[in-house]
Amino acid sequence: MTGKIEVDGVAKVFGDPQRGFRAIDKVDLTIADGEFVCIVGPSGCGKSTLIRMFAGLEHPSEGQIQIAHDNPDRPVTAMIFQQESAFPWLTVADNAAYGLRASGTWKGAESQERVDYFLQKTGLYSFRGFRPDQLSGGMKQRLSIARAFATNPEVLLMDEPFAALDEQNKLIMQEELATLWEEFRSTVVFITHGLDEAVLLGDRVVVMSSAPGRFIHSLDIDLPRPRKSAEIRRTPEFGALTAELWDILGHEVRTARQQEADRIQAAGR
Ligand SMILES: Nc1ncnc2c1ncn2[C@@H]1O[C@H](COP(=O)(O)OP(=O)(O)OP(=O)(O)O)[C@@H](O)[C@H]1O
Repeated sequence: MTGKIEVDGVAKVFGDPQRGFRAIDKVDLTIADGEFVCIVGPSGCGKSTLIRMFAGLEHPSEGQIQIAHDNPDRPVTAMIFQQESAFPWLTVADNAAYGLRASGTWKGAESQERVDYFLQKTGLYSFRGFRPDQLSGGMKQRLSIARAFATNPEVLLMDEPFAALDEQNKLIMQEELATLWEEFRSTVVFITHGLDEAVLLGDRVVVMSSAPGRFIHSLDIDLPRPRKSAEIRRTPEFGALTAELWDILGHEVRTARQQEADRIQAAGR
C-alpha cells in the first residue's frame, strides 16, 4: 500500500447487482498521508456514497478501499456530517468528549485536556456546560469539529460540513478549519459543492463526473500555507484555479441536469 487511502476499482450499485442503480463506476484513487483532498462533483454523482464507504457506513459492490491504520491508539476515521450531529441530552463538554469515549481511547486527564484544548480552539470552552439547543448552527458545527479533532483520527472525513451555514459563518469556519488543520495535518477527505472552498482548503481537488460517478480530473493546489481566506481570495492564482475547476465541472453539472430531466420524463411516460 503506497497511500494512506487506496481506492482500487471501486463501484457501488444500489439494489440488484445486475440491474440496480450504478452510483459509482470503477474508481481508483490514492490519497497520501497528511494530504487534504477535496472532492467536488455534480449533485447525485456519488460523493456522499464514496465518503460513507471510507467511513465503513457503506460497502463497495466491486473493488476495495484500504485505509492504513498505522497507530492503534488513534481511531482510523472520524466523520463530520452536513447535519448537526450533537446529542441534545449531553452538554457541550460531553458531546465534545463523546468521540474519544465511544472509540474506547479515553485516557482520563490527558483526554480531558485534549477535549478542553479543542473546545478552546473552536471558541466553545465557555459554553461547555450548555446543551446543543442553546447553540447557534455555526456553534453546533464547531462542536462537531471539536469532537472529531479530539479523537485524533488518522483520517478526517467531512461531508459538506459547512453547507447548512450562512455565508459569513461559512467564511469564518473555513479559515478556522484551515488553521486547525495546519496545526495537526491529519489526512482529510472533504466533500463540497463550493469550488472556492475546495481551492481554499485543499492540497488537491478531485473532480467527479455526473452519474455514475468517476474521477475525471485531479488538480493540485499549490497555494502557500498558512492560507488566510481574505488574502488568498484576492490573488490571481486563486481565481485561475477556481475557473479551471469550473471549466471541467460546468460540463458535468449540465450533463447531470439533463440526466435528471430525462429520468423525470421517462418516469412520466
Ligand atoms: N441507499 C441508497 N439506495 C438507493 N440509491 C441511493 C442510496 N444512496 C444514494 N443513492 C443514489 O446514489 C446516487 C448518489 O448519491 P449521493 O448521495 O452519493 O450523491 P452526492 O454526489 O453526494 O449528491 P449531493 O451532492 O446532492 O449530496 C443518487 O442518485 C442517490 O439517489
